[in-house]
Amino acid sequence: MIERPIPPLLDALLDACHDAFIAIDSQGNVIRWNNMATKLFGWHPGEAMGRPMAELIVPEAQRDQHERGMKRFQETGEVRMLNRRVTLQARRRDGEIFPVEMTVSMGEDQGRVVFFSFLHDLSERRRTEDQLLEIARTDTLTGLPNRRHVRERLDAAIAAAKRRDRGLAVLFIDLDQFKVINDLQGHHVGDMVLKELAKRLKANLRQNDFIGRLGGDEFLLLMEDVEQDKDAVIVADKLLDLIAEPMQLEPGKPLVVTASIGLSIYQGDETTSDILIRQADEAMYRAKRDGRARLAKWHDRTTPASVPPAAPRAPFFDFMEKVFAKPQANPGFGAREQFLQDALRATREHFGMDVAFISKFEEGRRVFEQVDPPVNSALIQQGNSDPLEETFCQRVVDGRLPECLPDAMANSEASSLPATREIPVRAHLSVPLLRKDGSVYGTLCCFSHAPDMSLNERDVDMLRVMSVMLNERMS
Ligand SMILES: Nc1nc2c(ncn2[C@@H]2O[C@H](COP(=O)(O)OP(=O)(O)OP(=O)(O)O)[C@@H](O)[C@H]2O)c(=O)[nH]1
Repeated sequence: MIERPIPPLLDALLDACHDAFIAIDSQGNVIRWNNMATKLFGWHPGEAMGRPMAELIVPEAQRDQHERGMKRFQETGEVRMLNRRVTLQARRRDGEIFPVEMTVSMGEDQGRVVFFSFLHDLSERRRTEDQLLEIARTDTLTGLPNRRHVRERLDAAIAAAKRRDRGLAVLFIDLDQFKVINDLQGHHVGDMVLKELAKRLKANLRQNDFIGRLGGDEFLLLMEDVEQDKDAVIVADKLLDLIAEPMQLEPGKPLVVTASIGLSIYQGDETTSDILIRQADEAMYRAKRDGRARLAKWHDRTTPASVPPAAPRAPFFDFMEKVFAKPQANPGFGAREQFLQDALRATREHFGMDVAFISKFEEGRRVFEQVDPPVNSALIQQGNSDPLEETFCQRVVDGRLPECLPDAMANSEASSLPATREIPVRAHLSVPLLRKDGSVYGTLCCFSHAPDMSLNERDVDMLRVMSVMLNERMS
């Protein structure tokens, strides 16, 4: 059949075939090469005929194996791949390696053995499979790897940690009071928060980190080659700050979101991905119980002394919810006053301050719109008689005083103000209140008579969010 001219019908049939057809003799040299073989591999029949097939289509990495198979046949007559569909890599003329499905059959021609094979290009199918797999492993909202992908990656990381005797850490990240964002600002804002968070986390990944979304407001960060717990703690602390940076999702509406993080560390042989995730999840819940916006380590459970004491401050969103989740009262004067009073009380309690107030700037003077506690006559008398220039509020707006001052008495600018000395003000937080056009019309402030060294910029961000929401509700 092979060395005689092929009858035109058979010739036509093979050339019409959608798969490549290659026949070789018992030495491995090509004795038939159809049109599809030319299309698939790039060699014309004139170039292919008589040459070893291995040179034309077998990738270099597989040539030894191919040669061994041919040799085995020549010595023993055994052919392992016969009449089976096998998937293997092939090589095009330009060097590209691609997957094919191949079936090999054996025949006889004039007393000599010939092998013939059909080869089907799997590249397109593989691409589609890869795309489907990618879709199945990706979270559609954030584009991050989803729970399934995280699990696969964690399994692989545990196997590698075992093999190489290296460390592995898992951070379980859960947003705080995310439901409140959905409830107060709408699901679309919640979605934007999740996307912005994913963007931040991705942008801050280190080479050996892997981040995925487990679902809802839960994310998991996997850190390979972590040698000491403290390395993971440093990363977690950075993440807490990164997440809490105000988000500008809609113009003029900064939003502060915090997260609780649980850390678990690969402990050796028996650890599985289920165990690591469960431990990190348990630690995360402890972080929630301890006041949210913090890290808890799973392995600290047995050493309670090393767990940091619970922060006295209530979680930010509890505080926001207290103020804004109530049904909106009628916009009558009394209702407005009551709302402001409630908002100031919640602010004062949240930051652990003695007084909270809204002051307005009118014709060079400061006028109190509202003060909590409501009867604070010293402050009201003192404040209302101050020329604006001499007030703490105006100096914050001018930038002469910072918005966060843990101890006003330790600051010469602040302590030189008569009001600061007379009232007497120590810890102080203050943010400007802005009209829609961006001009300042007053401030939202709170202070205590005792210093509070734990006040920081994050508190200012939260107060600023509070001021924006107050503006929205009141305008
Ligand atoms: N916008 C949005 N919300 C989601 C999505 N998936 C889950 N959620 C919501 O996320 C919220 C998750 O709330 P929880 O984790 O139970 O509780 P939390 O309000 O975050 O409170 P703590 O975790 O206790 O701090 C629920 O209200 C879900 O409806 C999503 O894809 N988009």
